[in-house]
Amino acid sequence: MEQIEQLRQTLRQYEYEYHVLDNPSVPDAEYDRLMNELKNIEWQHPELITLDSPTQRVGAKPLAGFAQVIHKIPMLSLDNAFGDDDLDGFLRRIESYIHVSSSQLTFCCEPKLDGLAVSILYENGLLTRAATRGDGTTGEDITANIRTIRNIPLKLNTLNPPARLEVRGEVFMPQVGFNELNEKALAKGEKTFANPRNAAAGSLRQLDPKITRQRPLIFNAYGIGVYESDDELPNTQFERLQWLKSLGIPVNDEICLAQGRTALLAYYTDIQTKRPTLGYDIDGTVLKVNDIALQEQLGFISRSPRWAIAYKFPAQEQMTI
Ligand SMILES: NC(=O)n1nc(-c2ccco2)nc1N
Repeated sequence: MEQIEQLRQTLRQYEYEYHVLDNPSVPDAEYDRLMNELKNIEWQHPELITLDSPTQRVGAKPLAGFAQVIHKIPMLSLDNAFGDDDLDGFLRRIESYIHVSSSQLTFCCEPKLDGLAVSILYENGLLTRAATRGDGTTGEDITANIRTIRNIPLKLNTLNPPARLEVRGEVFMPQVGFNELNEKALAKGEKTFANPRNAAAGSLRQLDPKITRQRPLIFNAYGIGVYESDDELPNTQFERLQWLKSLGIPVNDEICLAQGRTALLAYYTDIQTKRPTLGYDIDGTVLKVNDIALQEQLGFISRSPRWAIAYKFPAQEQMTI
């Protein structure tokens, strides 16, 4: 591999260790030194610049507006449960639809991240397009802004990437970063955001990627949309998320499997207990039938999947800032 690609690969590894594993193997100064070395080489040889080079995270100039993106597979919203009886209704509907006792059903349980749902498309392993959920069918092209989010890889960490992989997940802003952003805005007499979700949405809808780049945004994947490859995807939600992780895509650490009603309720309670210590906003849990074949059998009710429910926490009394 020629020197410049070696340099890029090293920088990608360092970015992954720092922003995805939160466990850098070299000091920041070493990362900065190599990044400047790469910038110098590309400055002298612009013809060598590639879309996936670590130097290409920040778009050149502000956009005039956002192009539209049509989601080939709709990004649907989830049906909500607000109490155990809603959960029981969800479980009974599944049982009657596929004639399986819920005590035998395994669910992939995930925290419900309170940010903005996005779709990120990788073609032959390179990040080529990203979009907001929008109304589920039509979203806004926010590729330039998504590329600035440090824990999103510009290139998948695999030697034989799928021809097409659409990763779906949530972009959110941690509470510490949110508070710092608002303090800075106050000090500059600029508008502040009401909550981290609005701050994340506002940061992604910036026309200037240089502004988005300065915002403390994090991405966590929770699903797959379009997929084109000679290889099959894993057969369960949980294994698909592990596979995404193996490609260098960040997945939330609180995701686990639970079988039957009691284990689901235990997960819900466990996450509710952990909630104040997570460092980012969640508004409940998302409980998904783990087996993909069963998901496909269950399908969707108009706009929401029959195979998943968002079990929300009671609305928190508004925090007085
Ligand atoms: N917001 C959030 O964390 N979500 N949202 C889903 C989802 C939405 C539709 C299918 O799955 N899953 C998770 N973890």
